Amino acid sequence: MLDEIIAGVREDLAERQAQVSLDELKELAAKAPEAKDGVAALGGEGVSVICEVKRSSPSKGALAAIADPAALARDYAAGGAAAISVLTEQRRFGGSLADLKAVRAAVDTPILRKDFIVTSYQLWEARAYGADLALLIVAALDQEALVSLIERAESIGLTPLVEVHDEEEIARAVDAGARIIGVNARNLKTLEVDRDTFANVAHAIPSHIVKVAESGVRGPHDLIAYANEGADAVLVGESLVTGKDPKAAVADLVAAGAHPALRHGR
Ligand SMILES: O=C(O)c1ccccc1NCC(=O)[C@H](O)[C@H](O)COP(=O)(O)O
Repeated sequence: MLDEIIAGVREDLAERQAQVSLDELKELAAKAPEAKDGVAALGGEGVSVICEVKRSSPSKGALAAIADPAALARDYAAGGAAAISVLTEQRRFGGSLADLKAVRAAVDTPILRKDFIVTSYQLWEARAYGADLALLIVAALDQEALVSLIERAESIGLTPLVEVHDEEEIARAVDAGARIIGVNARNLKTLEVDRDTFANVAHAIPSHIVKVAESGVRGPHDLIAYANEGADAVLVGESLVTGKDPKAAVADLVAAGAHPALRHGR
């Protein structure tokens, strides 16, 4: 599945590259609001909540129409989101750079560009459209590309969130210099979600690295379970976009993540 997604991403990317030069993107990036520090946003006290703008997915199909991503982002921010993840992949997730632009214009909250990034051009796009963080998926990149994209992201002010699924990928992320590692409970080959993934592999992430638990968070009980395994942040999509009241749902998660009784710490 990952290979198929990336093949589509590369085709769409080639079209955008034919329309907008790298120099033009760099000019736009220079005018974007200064990037916020992703480590500071996600690695503070308590468990931070990253809320995702997600219309559809390969595993579930259509989730929510989200006619107004800016309004959803404002709800997330009002609920206390530490960051907002904007899926910009179009074919399978129904996202776009226009969504990123709209969310940037609507909130001051740090924004993660969530996509299948395979070239530095996409990092410049992320910055040009106002993202503060960018997702890099270890399974999608060879080690040379991973190192180079982490370095490029950092050099242009983006904080990379480096996504892994097993201990081998954690070792690669650490070697490559990741400061934030996201453990995705979703296996990107089978699309199955196993909420034990974080607990099984998080011990391999050094304590100085911010740990994010991604996927499968249905409510505060899942956040608390991830926190008790050492998560500094959780990334939540489906349960927020399919729920009736995203602002209240985020506030419930944030309150759970701030609870002093939570066993949590890096
Ligand atoms: O969501 C999918 O089906 C999916 C398939 C293939 C690659 C990535 C995919 N999702 C991206 C994500 O990792 C999630 O959107 C994110 O972690 C939020 O997960 P959830 O709360 O379970 O929607």
